[in-house]
Amino acid sequence: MLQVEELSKSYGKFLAVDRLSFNVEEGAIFGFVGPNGAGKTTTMKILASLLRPSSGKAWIAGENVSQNPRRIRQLVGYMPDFFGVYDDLKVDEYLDFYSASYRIPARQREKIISDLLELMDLEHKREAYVDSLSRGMKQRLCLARCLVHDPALLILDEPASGLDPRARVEVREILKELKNMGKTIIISSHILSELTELCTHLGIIEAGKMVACGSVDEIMHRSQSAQAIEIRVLGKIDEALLLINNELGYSAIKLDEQMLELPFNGDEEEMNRILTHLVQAGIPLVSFAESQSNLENIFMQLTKGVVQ
Ligand SMILES: Nc1ncnc2c1ncn2[C@@H]1O[C@H](COP(=O)(O)OP(=O)(O)OP(=O)(O)O)[C@@H](O)[C@H]1O
Repeated sequence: MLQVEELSKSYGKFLAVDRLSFNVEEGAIFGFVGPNGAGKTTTMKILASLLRPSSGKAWIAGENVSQNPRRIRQLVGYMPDFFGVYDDLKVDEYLDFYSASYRIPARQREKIISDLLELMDLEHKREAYVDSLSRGMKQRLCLARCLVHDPALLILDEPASGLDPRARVEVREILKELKNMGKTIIISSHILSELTELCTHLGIIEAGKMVACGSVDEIMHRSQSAQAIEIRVLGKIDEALLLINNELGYSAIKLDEQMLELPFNGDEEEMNRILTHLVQAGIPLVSFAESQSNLENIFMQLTKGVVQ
């Protein structure tokens, strides 16, 4: 669906995007992750044909992004990181305005708007003024706006930023539904853990360069020491630590009086071996699981250039 080849963008002497190359397959949800200022927005604007690259090329569904912006705007639904809403428009008028700007005939617009409001769970707000909506609702309305012309590719710049946890989950569920409807999605965030559950693929960018790119599993396994097992016990924590480090040869650390963290890069059989040892040694276990925090560790490692 998308091919990016050696894409660069300079602002004056400053190189914001530095020879970026990656592909996104049809039907994928591609998470574009990087710290603030990494070049995500710049890249996304180029792909949405809103900014010209300094060099390099990109194709969406075979169309060159710089050469055919009209066609690209039909193919792409772009949601910017900051968007204004008109305070004197109602929700349905707002979507009608955007549908009209895509030259969708008036007789088709009503059905499109109803379908989108249903998808975004905003039917009850059809008559409300856009300005009166909550931030989560505005975000969903903006997502609806990107969909009026039924684009094949969605480019969403931090769609969950500034949302509370419930609203984030709602956005995530909508994106899953859009994937099931056959859309390809590129979504940016500076929080890796926000994307791993949703995305099929990840691209991690820092200072304009791609530092890691691939399926979520590939990225997770690429950074060896970033993975960990967290072990929670009711007691005998020092005994457990000695057993893991001296008998099994690991370098676990004690996080507190009940919790151990064990850097780990093994498979499930090896996890089972450690667990069995602990149980047989009579360690009163409460939980034994791969650590969620390792996602952030991977991100921190990758964006420090530790893993290339
Ligand atoms: N119009 C511009 N003129 C000059 N520099 C710019 C311009 N737009 C972006 N930059 C710079 O380019 C770099 C990349 O910015 P960009 O907005 O693409 O990053 P980002 O990864 O989207 O960051 P964030 O997560 O903060 O939105 C930053 O250092 C930014 O200051």
